[in-house]
Amino acid sequence: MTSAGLILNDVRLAIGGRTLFDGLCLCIAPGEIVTLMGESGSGKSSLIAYICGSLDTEFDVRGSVTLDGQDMGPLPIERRRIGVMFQDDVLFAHMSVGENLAFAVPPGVTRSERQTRVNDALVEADLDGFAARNPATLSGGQKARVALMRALLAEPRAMLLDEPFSRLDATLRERVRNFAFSTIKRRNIPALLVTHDRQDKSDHVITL
Ligand SMILES: Nc1ncnc2c1ncn2[C@@H]1O[C@H](COP(=O)(O)OP(=O)(O)OP(=O)(O)O)[C@@H](O)[C@H]1O
Repeated sequence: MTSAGLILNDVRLAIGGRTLFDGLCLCIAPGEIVTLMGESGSGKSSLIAYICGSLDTEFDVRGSVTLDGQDMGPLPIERRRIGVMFQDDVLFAHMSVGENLAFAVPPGVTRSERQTRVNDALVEADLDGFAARNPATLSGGQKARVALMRALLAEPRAMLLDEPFSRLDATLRERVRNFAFSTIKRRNIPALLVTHDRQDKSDHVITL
């Protein structure tokens, strides 16, 4: 069995003496998108926080997360290189779209290379010419695409998406979802998408 991708092994999360879920095992291969569904309060957002390393210390946790064979347990959030996109992902209001994107490029990249990556991201998101725009002037779908590109410019090894499209209307949601799925697949990284929307179906659906 290959260890590439994102693997959850026998994960249990409990809070305040209440077990949210137990024995969760999941393998997400590179380029695979798995949808996570479940009732409100079942622990979906907590699982996302657990995977990326930001879970409240109040939680009682068992199990492990590995990414490309590396145990994430000992790593702090900034060293896991897991990208996250939330429902209310806000772009920095005091920065232009281009500056928002440039901010995400890892340090150590030359100025011109940074600019090239930002320009490429804008083209990929069909936002060529939007670099100087203030985020407040963008539509919901445009903001969501910038937020996704910003997460991807940080070169994550996996992506976690926590209901990122739920505020968009149905038509736009489908377009942005298709864009997000194809963009993630092009990068060949594993992704976990939390959603309440049955239309968000991807390669696999699991329910908590
Ligand atoms: N920091 C915390 N301290 C105490 N309880 C918490 C904390 N974070 C989450 N919980 C509880 O854990 C349970 C799971 O919450 P979580 O947000 O993971 O659910 P969810 O499945 O994402 O729900 P929703 O679909 O409504 O977003 C809830 O009962 C919530 O109240």
